[in-house]
Amino acid sequence: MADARITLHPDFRRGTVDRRLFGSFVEHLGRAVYTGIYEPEHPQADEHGFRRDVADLIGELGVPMVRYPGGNFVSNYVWEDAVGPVEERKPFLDLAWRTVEPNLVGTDEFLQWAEREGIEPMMAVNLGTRGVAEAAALLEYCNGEAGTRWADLRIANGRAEPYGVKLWCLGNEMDGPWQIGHKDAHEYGKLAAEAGKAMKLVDPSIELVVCGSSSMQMPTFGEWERTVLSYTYDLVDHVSMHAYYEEHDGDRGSFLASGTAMDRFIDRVVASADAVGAERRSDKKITISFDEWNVWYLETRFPGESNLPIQRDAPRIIEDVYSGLDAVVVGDLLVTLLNHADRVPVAALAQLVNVIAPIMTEPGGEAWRQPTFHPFATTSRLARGTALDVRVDAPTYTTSRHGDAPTVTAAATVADDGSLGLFLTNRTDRTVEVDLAHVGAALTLTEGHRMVADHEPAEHGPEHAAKVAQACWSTLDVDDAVIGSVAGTTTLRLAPESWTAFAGTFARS
Ligand SMILES: O=[N+]([O-])c1ccc(O[C@@H]2O[C@@H](CO)[C@H](O)[C@H]2O)cc1
Repeated sequence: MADARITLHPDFRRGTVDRRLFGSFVEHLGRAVYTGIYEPEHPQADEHGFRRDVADLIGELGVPMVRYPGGNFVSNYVWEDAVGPVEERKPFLDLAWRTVEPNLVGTDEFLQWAEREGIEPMMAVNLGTRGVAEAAALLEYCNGEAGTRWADLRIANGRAEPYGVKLWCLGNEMDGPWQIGHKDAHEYGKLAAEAGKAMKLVDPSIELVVCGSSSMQMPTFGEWERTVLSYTYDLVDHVSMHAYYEEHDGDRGSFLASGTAMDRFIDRVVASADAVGAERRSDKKITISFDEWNVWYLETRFPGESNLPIQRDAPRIIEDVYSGLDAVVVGDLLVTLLNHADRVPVAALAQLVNVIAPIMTEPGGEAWRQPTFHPFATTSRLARGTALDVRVDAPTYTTSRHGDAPTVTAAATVADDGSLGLFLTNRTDRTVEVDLAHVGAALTLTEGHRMVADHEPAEHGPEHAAKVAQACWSTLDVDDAVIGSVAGTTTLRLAPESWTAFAGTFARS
């Protein structure tokens, strides 16, 4: 008897996998921008001052979309201070991270970098210290045609063509007491509705994201979504979700079940949004922009924003170093996101470079991959087409933080040409056997990759990251991972505390 049974069929489909599900996030925070993506003095800097080595790693990571410029940073950002001649720009004290922002990179630099790298930008407007006029002005600056004040300013600053930015966040985490200009749900709902209305008058083709809760633990969770959507339902396309997970006191079982917590969080936000729609008798479905998610040792390693001293010159803030275990959890969180592809078209791994990031750099030095890089890059590469409605029949185990959770999770995608991506997590500390039921001759596995958890403390630096990759990340011999195929059922072996991805083909019969 196998330990778990997974039923998948190419005709049982959950929804199209939007490429924007593999988005990420660059905030003016710590070294994400300065000495992260941008470092004019670096030997690998291009003519615009952006690091080529970092951009190449971003390409390898498979990130099609990047959210910018925050995060908490956006809630006191004055975007006008960071456009026009660089030598005339004034430094600004960002209160979110208590850091002097030099304004060397602003809207034009970011959008032009994204365009050169083939990355879709997702922009956020400041609804903390600013309002409707500034949001509409920024959109006009980005997307307007010649002949109006803000579009003409963009043209005067050297950019004739509109950028055509499609995705816009109406502020950031406005439910969080830490947010500069924090608001209650009614204040924010009304402001978001007015800002969104003005923005859609500037450019009706944009998609709007309204702020949901900063986490499922927020005391206002649920009520916040209901109230905010009651003001904005007909106007916005997506509601945001943010979630960070970490290991507490060596409780690996709970940490490995983070994907189950994320799964329930998504179900609850979908239920809240659909309840507002049902009351309005609306046929419209609000979808989710899961625009901040990751492993972040927020409670156990981060001192809190208000305890940060005022700093300048791109300080090292929240540069979490990840382990193989963290990478298994990131892989499993991606399994959850894929299983909600029907309602989650947009997501952003928070963040991209140096700050809780899959890519790290040293100023003037190397850029390297953290362990979390590998499951993300592999999922972005292999998860194409349609997410299947995968049925997993696995025993559950009891966790102290998330109650009962399945021991094995799985997601699968099939593209039009029949190519398959299959992603599985074994959350137990022993090898398990998994039956893929009824797949018959239609399923062929050709490529496999595996991340296993480790027990060593993580250390900063490229040498340690390479050591973890060597020990934890491997390309599989598919014949070793497949125990056999009998009567249409293929049986797989999954290593303890592991995340595994397969590529192959899955023909329609
Ligand atoms: O739960 N919290 O205490 C908490 C605190 C800060 C917080 O900030 C979010 O995470 C930051 C880093 O990605 C982004 O700038 C912000 O949007 C998200 C959650």
